[in-house]
Amino acid sequence: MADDGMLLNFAISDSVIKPEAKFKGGTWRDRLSAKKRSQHQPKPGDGGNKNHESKNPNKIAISGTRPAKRQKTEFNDFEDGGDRDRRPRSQQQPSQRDPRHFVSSLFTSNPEPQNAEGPRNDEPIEEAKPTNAPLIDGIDTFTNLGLSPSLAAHLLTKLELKAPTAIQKASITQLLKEESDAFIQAETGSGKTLAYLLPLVQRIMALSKATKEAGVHRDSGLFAIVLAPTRELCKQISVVLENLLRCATWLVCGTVIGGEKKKSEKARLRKGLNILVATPGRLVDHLDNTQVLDVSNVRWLVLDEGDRLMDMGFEEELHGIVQKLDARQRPCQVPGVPTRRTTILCSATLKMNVQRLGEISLKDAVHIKADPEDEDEKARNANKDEEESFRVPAQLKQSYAVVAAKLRLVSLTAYLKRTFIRKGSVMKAIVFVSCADEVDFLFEVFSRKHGERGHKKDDDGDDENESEENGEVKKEKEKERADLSPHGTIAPGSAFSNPANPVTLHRLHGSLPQHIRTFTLNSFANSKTASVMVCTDVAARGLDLPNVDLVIEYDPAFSADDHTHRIGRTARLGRDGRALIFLQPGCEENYVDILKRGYRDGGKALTRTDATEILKRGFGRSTESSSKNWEEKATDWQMDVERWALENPEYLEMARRAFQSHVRAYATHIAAERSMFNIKELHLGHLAKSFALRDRPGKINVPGLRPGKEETKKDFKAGRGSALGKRKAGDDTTGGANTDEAAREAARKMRAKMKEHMSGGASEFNLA
Ligand SMILES: Nc1ncnc2c1ncn2[C@@H]1O[C@H](COP(=O)(O)OP(=O)(O)OP(=O)(O)O)[C@@H](O)[C@H]1O
Repeated sequence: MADDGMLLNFAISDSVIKPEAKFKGGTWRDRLSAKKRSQHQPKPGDGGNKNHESKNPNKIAISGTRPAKRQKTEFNDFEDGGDRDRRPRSQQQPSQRDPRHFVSSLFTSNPEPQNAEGPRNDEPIEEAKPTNAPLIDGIDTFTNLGLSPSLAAHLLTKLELKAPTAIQKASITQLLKEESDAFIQAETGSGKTLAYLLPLVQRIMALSKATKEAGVHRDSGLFAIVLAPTRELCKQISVVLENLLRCATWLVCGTVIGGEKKKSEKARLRKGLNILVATPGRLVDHLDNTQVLDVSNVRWLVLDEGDRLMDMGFEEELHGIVQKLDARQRPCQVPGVPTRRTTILCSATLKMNVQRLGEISLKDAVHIKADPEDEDEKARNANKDEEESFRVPAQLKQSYAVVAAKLRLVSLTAYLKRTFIRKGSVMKAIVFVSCADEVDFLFEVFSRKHGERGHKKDDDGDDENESEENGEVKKEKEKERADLSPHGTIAPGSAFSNPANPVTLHRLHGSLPQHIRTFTLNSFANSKTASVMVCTDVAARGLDLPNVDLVIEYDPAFSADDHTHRIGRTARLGRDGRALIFLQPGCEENYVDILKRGYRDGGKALTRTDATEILKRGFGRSTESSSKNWEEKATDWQMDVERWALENPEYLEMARRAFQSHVRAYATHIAAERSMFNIKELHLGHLAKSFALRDRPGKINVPGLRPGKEETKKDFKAGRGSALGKRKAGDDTTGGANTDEAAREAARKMRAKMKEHMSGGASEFNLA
C-alpha cells in the first residue's frame, strides 16, 4: 500500500471487462503507454515489474507489482477498507490472472492551500449577541408602534409574536407616519416580511373604518401588490398575509405565481382581491391578458428581494408593470385611499445606489434600517470598500474549508457523516450547489448505499447473479423512495445516515414541476427528523424554513450578496446557526476576505475548518487517530462511487451532465468576483473526480447537446489550452480575449436563464 496515495488493486478478469475497457481514464498518451505496458507484462509468477506510477493525478495507472493476495477485480465491493471479493464464489476469478491495478489518485498531486492561517473552528470563539432577534426590553410593543389594538392583539394571541424586531420597529413607525417610498434593509431572518406587511395591512384595515356604510370588502378594489422573485417566496408571503388577515376577515389576499392553471388564477382575480402577491412574469401576463384584473386602485407596491428583482433581468418586466400601474391608476372611490402610490423595496442586500431606480420612481425613498444610530454601521459606511457588503447575523458561526478539487465529493460526504453522527445535534442542513444537474447527481450519490451497484442488466451476462441481486436492490430502493415521496425528490440519505440517526434527503431545483417543488419544500420544512436538502439558489432567498442549523455552500454563490442570502437560511430571528463554505486552493481562497466583511468585528466568528480534519472525522474513528485508516475508507468510498457511475450508463450520464453544468455555472460568477472564481484556474481533470468521473472532461460528450453548448465546450477547451500554455510560459495572469468574451456571453445567457427559473419554467442550463 502506498503511504500517501492510496493504492487499490484490481486484477481485471478478461471475462469481466472487455479489453478496451481496461484503459479508461488519463490522456490518450497515458492509455497508449498503459496498453503497451500491459502487452509487455510478465505472466503471473514471472516476478515483479517496476511500478510505473502516474504523474497525472487523474490517470488510472496499471501496474503489475502487487502481490497476489491484494488482487481484486474492478467489480469487487469494498467495505471498511477491506479487500474481500464479494461476488458469489462461483464467479470469483482465480488469483493467477494478470495482476493489473488501478491506482486511486485521490490523495496525490493535490494543491496545498496558499494560506493555512486563520482561527480554526475547534478553537473557542466568543459567543456573539444575536442581532436579528425580537426586542425583548419590554419597551417596544406592537401597540406602542402605532398598530391598531385589534391587530396587535391578534399578533400576540394568535400568532404568538410578543415584541417587534428592530427592523419592524423602524419600518412600522416610518410607514404608518409617512407616504414616502422606502427601502427596507436588514439582516436575513430579521422579520422583514412583517416589517412591510404590518403597516400595509393596518392601512388597508383602516380604510374599512373610513368607509362607514358598506365597509371595505373583497370587491372594493386591489390596493396593494407584493412582488417576489420566486414562487416559493410568494407562497410563503401569502401564508403570512393570510394569517394576518384572520383578524380582518373582510379583506382577501391571493397569489398569481405561474406554475398553476391560469384559469384558476383568473377565477380568483374575478372574485376580487385586496392584496395580491405575484411573481413579475405572471403579473405581466395577467396585466396583458386578464381583463378582470383592475389595478386602478393599487396604492402600495412592494418589491420583496428588491435587489434581486432589479438585478436579474426582471427590470424590463418591472418597468412594464410600473408603466401599466401608472397608466391605469384612477382616483379611488374608497375614502382614505392615498392619491399617490407608495413603492417599498425590501432586502437584506439592498444597495441604496441601485441604478434604474428613477424608472420606478424611488428617487426620494427613505432608507429604513434596523438601527440608524448604530455606531458600527456608521464606521462601516465610512469605509468605502465595505460599503458594498452586508452584515450577516452576528450569532451565525461561519467557517470555510479549503478543499482540493479531487477531494470535494468525499469531503462533503465526510462532513455530513460527522454532522449527523449523533441524533439531535443538527436537525436540518441545506447544501447549496450551482446547478440543477449537480443537485440530481448528488441526490443519487447520497441516497445510494455503499457497495450498491444499481445496474439493471450486465451486457456480457457474466454478472448475471449480481444483476439479479442488484435488480432487487433497485426495486427495493424505488419502493423505499416511493414511500417517502411519489415524485422521487425524497430518499434516505444513506451516505451519511447511521442506525442511530437516519437522515432524509431532499432535492430541490427550478427544473422540477411546481407541484413537486412545493411538495418537496413543504416536506423539508415540516420534517421533524434529521434532514438534508440539496438545492440550487431557488431556495437561497427569503425562504423561512424552521430548524435549519447548518448551511453548506458546496459551490460558492454566484455573488457575495447571494452568499449572504444562502447562509441567512440559518441563524434566523436570534437563533443559532452554522455555515460552511467549500473553497478550492488558489484564487478561491481570496474569498475569505469577502466572508470577513459580513461581520462587525472583522470576522471573529469566521473560522477555518481543516480539510484533512473533515475527512478524518468523517471516515476515521477519531481526530487523534494517526493511522491512515480514514484515507483508506475515503478512497474506498470514492472508488465505490466511481465504479457505480461507470457501471450504470444512466448515472454516468448524470455525472457527466452535472460536471458540464457545474463548469458552465462556474463561469457565471459576477464580474467583480471572477478573479476569485477564475475558470482558467479550475483543474478540470481533478474536478471530474468529484463527479465520480474517471474521464477527463475533454472526452465527455453529453448526448442531446443543444447548438451552442458545443461552442461553449470548445471555449472551455480553448480557455484551458490558453491557460495551460500561459502557465507553461510562466504567465497565468491573463486569459485570451475570446475566452473572456465567451465567459461573459455564457454568464449573460445563464443569468437570463436563471431569471426564467426564478419565476417560470425550466431552461436548458437548469440553474435555479
Ligand atoms: N416579532 C417577531 N417575533 C417573533 N417571530 C417573528 C417576528 N417577526 C417575524 N418573526 C418570524 O421570524 C421569521 C423570519 O421572518 P422573515 O422571513 O420575515 O425574515 P426576513 O428578514 O424577511 O428574512 P430574509 O432576509 O431571509 O428574507 C419568520 O418565521 C417569522 O414568523
